[in-house]
Amino acid sequence: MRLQGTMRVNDKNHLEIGGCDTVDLVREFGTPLYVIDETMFRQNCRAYYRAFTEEHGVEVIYASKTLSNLAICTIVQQEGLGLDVVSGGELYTAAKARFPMECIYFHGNNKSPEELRLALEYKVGRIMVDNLYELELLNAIAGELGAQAKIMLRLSPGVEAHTHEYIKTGQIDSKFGLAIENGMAMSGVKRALELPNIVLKGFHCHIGSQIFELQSYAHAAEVMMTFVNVVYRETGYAAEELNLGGGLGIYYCQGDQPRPVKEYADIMIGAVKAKAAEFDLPVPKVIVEPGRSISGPAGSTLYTVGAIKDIPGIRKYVSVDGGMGDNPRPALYQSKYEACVANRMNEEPAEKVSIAGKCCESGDMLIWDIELPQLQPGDILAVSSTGAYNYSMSMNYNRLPRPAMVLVNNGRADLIVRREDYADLIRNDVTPERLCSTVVKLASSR
Ligand SMILES: Cc1ncc(COP(=O)(O)O)c(C=O)c1O
Ligand SMILES: N[C@@H](CCCC[NH3+])C(=O)O
Repeated sequence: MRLQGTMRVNDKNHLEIGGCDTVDLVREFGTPLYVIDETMFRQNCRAYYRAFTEEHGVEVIYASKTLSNLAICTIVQQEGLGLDVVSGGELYTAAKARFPMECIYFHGNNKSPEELRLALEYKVGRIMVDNLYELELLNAIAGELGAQAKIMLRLSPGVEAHTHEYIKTGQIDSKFGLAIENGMAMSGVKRALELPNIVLKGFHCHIGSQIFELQSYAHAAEVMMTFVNVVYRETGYAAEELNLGGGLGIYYCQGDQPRPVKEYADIMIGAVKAKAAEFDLPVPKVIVEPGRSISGPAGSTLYTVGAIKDIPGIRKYVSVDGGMGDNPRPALYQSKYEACVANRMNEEPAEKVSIAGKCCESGDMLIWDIELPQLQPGDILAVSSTGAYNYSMSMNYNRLPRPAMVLVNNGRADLIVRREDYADLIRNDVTPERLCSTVVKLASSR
């Protein structure tokens, strides 16, 4: 496993993250355990702030769908970034973390009337309108509340990103956004300009996630600026703002070659400026929405090894005490991960094994065919690059409680999400009174 951020091997041959011995973390907090390297998370925020905000005046908003909780929202705010939320729940979390509402961008392809009302009541910075239905709905709700909704229209630029089918979003055949290609985007602009309670601030696009090909961003920027120009010539409306989404790829395993944030910024902003000059338009205020490239590499998950099943000549399955419940990405996207034996970092790989989760599901496999030192029950397995889309996509399938999360820094570990227990699992279960009375009758008749 490649050591990232503050990871190192200490003199006990244990993996250390943020100055904390992972064996001690397991002793104190149990497994599975999400470990967030605060230094790396902050460094990733700063790399964006430096390359985009300081160099180019771009606003950086962190995509909280990748990893959101009160502590993370607080750190993001301290680092000077805004926030992209995609549901009432993410918005509520940000509000409870006292995130400044004017720095929040509210996304979603099917926001409910209640979510739109909440966004207007909270006075979020921008509502990212995804479709014509939402545009009308928002206008009506804003009218009821006597508010003006500041919006950006999400467009589908028709740019194909080279990534997994389920995580690309910018192509015409997508549930997200108004397509430029078929005229829906232009209809949306004209309607937005007519509606009395809507203030159109600009346009948004997001071409996909886990992208290494920076040219795709330049291409998207060019398509969007061309649209800005067409709109200006046709309606006289000059977009003030252009949000070009997120999606920068990170290192998960050998072969992944993340591009520097600075290069990404320079290529993207270069393309926006070149097009603005070509069309003789003012350069709009640019916004970017990185998620994975901030939170992803800053997270690791610790598991305890349990049952080991060797099928001679076929495969050796090593089961851990988590799996698709805390990391559904391998099951959903065939995502690849690296791992190491955190309590025996000095040992060389000795055998090829496959790491299985504990769900009642054959597809619950975390890693296929990985070379590791010989594993024994009780060993601690660390999986890297799990900071994004792991905790945020976790689930209670098989009624497995979700893991705890600790923030580590400088030898200190703070619990930032407590481990769910069995009582949490039945917290929302309601026994109908009818059944209750039957149960009582049955009990008393025994
Ligand atoms: C609209 C939007 N913005 C930003 C992001 C963040 O993307 P990533 O985590 O790949 O940076 C996503 C997720 O793909 C998204 O859908
Ligand atoms: N959840 C996806 C990314 C989805 C992007 C959301 N727009 C992943 O884990 O890679």
